[in-house]
Amino acid sequence: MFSTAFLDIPALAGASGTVRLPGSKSISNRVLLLAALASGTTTVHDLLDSDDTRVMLDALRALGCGIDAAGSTLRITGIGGQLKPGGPMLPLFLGNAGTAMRPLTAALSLLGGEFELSGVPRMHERPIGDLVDALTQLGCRIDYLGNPGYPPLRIRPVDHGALVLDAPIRVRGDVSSQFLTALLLALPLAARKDIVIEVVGELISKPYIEITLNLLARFGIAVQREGWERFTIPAGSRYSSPGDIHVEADASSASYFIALGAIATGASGQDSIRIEGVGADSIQGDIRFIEAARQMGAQVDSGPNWLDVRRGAWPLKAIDLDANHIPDAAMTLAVMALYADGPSTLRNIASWRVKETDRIDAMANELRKLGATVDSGPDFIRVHPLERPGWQAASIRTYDDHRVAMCFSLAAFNPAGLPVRILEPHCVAKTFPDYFETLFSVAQAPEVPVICIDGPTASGKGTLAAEVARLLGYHYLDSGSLYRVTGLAMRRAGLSAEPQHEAQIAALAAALPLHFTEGKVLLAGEDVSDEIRTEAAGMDASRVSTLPAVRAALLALQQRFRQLPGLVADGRDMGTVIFPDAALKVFLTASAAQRAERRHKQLISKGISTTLDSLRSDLEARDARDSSRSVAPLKPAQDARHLDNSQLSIEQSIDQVLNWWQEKQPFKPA
Ligand SMILES: Nc1ncnc2c1ncn2[C@@H]1O[C@H](COP(=O)(O)OP(=O)(O)OP(=O)(O)O)[C@@H](O)[C@H]1O
Ligand SMILES: Nc1ccn([C@H]2C[C@H](O)[C@@H](COP(=O)(O)O)O2)c(=O)n1
Repeated sequence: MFSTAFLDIPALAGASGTVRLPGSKSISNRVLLLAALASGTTTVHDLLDSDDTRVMLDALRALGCGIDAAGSTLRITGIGGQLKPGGPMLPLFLGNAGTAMRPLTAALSLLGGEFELSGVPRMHERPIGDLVDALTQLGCRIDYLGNPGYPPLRIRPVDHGALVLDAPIRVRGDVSSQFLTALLLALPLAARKDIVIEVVGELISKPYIEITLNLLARFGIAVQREGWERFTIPAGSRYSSPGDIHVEADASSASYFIALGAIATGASGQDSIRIEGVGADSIQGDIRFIEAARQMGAQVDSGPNWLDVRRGAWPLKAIDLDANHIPDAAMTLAVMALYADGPSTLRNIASWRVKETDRIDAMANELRKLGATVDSGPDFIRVHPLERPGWQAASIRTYDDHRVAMCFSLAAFNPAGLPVRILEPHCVAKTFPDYFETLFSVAQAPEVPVICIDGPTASGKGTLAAEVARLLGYHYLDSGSLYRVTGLAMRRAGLSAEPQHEAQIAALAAALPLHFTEGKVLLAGEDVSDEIRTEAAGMDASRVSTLPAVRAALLALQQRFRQLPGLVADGRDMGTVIFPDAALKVFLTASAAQRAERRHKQLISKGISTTLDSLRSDLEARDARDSSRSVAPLKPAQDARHLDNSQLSIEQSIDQVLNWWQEKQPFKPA
């Protein structure tokens, strides 16, 4: 996951390949609650691991469920519909997870304990009054701890004998279908008689109710439905675990990759995006996004648990759609509309206003930043397409809303070749923590940005480059480590850095069984991180690096580090030879005295004793060799910015490089 303050997505030109998507959030949290209320153990396969499922799991653990995770499988032992009596008041924090807050409010109101349910500030702005009213009609005891109608809530123990089960329970269906889902999931706890729920107002997001009914049936509860207005939970209903249950991949998450297939062509101009884990026969309502994507021109094939999407009509065809049945996935259509042949209108989407953020306003604001003309009203949004000259490079605010972050990544396919900056990209953790990594695994960029930091030994290149890479979410190449490992391999093979061994050392370099993992360097699985960091290893590296065949053998390996979303590379010839087209080249220096002192401190802190004088003469000898060799000598690239950090702290050097980088970016302020 990208935990950076922002993520710059370079202009993307194509996409093709296969993605496997994480489990559905809606199915995951429903299954978890049902398994928790059932008796016995349920093994849940392919559960979504995200912020929203984590808060649900924490709550269920606090209620006394046994939870045992192994890879993508989770075993949950339920409480059999009963809490241990006499427990203390339980405070439960539910983040911004509506799929946890609403169903847990209903279930806990009927379970009998005392609870306080709270969430992030936005959760305290998301309405829950209609659900609380329905539960209160029944006899549940729920108080508002802040604003009436909104979390946080205090739930007090209920007297089951006093529950009013004779009259139908009335609940509004036109604000959020989660209120009805919450009642359907929880009311079997009280079903000593038939319980009838009547929906007031036109029920929105019906497909989500279908998921609820489908999963209740898997857990042994056969709800009777009359239209979308009346639901009966039969007397004597009891949750019974199905044993094993599989969670489909998230159909809402699939929307971004369906859109990707519709917008982008592969390198050969005809490849497709294959999505694994969900097919057109999914039980999730958002799978009907496929119909909308087809209407816009996408070619979608499907089989059991897979979809295959490729570009059909281009530009996409504008649509006018009642998107009430796919409220979450429809946000993706709003960005696809930028690539259409006329204005597209999404109607009947008032529920967008009470989601993670006011999504109608959020989408309109951010689409306008890209240059689009957008009209919006209480329950609709109309997006006009953008012509090539109209596109602007924008910093997209994400409003702590995962879907805003994910759907705006599609703007990186703009014909103007502009990058897109996504602020706070970590908000995707709500449902799809590795969204951007998954996108980058199939996307192709004409130009992956590179920042090169070259300079003499101990100037601080590695420290600076690694930190700049971390702050930008870029990959990091420590090219010196490749020469150091080659030097080590040479020693172990009994060779020396002489011309007569050049071909053999180059052959070793070309086939290094090298892996970089968690800051460690592994050679054929052996951790050689410390061994290659000694001064002697540095000297060996400097010697092998003078051999042209060795440098040639390492060229392609270094260039393979250039991957989306970008790369920071440090060494001696990053800017001159390996990445001559890098967008920013820095030549980092410091006085020999300063460098010797820094290296001295560094070695002393590792418990290696040495003298300043010997370090300084070694360092000067290494600089002389690195600068005077015939191939790719250490020298600044012609277009490099020079940074002498003798008098700068590490933080000041980082700030300087980041400032230079920002100066090159086209983004308008957020
Ligand atoms: N601006 C700075 N001010 C003070 N100390 C620094 C600065 N930059 C780096 N250092 C320290 O100097 C030491 C050497 O830095 P680093 O290992 O990053 O250098 P390098 O140029 O990558 O060296 P090499 O080429 O040998 O790999 C480290 O202990 C680091 O913390
Ligand atoms: N791009 C590079 C990187 C390194 N080398 C050589 C020369 C250095 O003395 C040696 C060790 O590098 P360090 O880990 O100290 O950065 O490797 C090179 O020639 N080209």
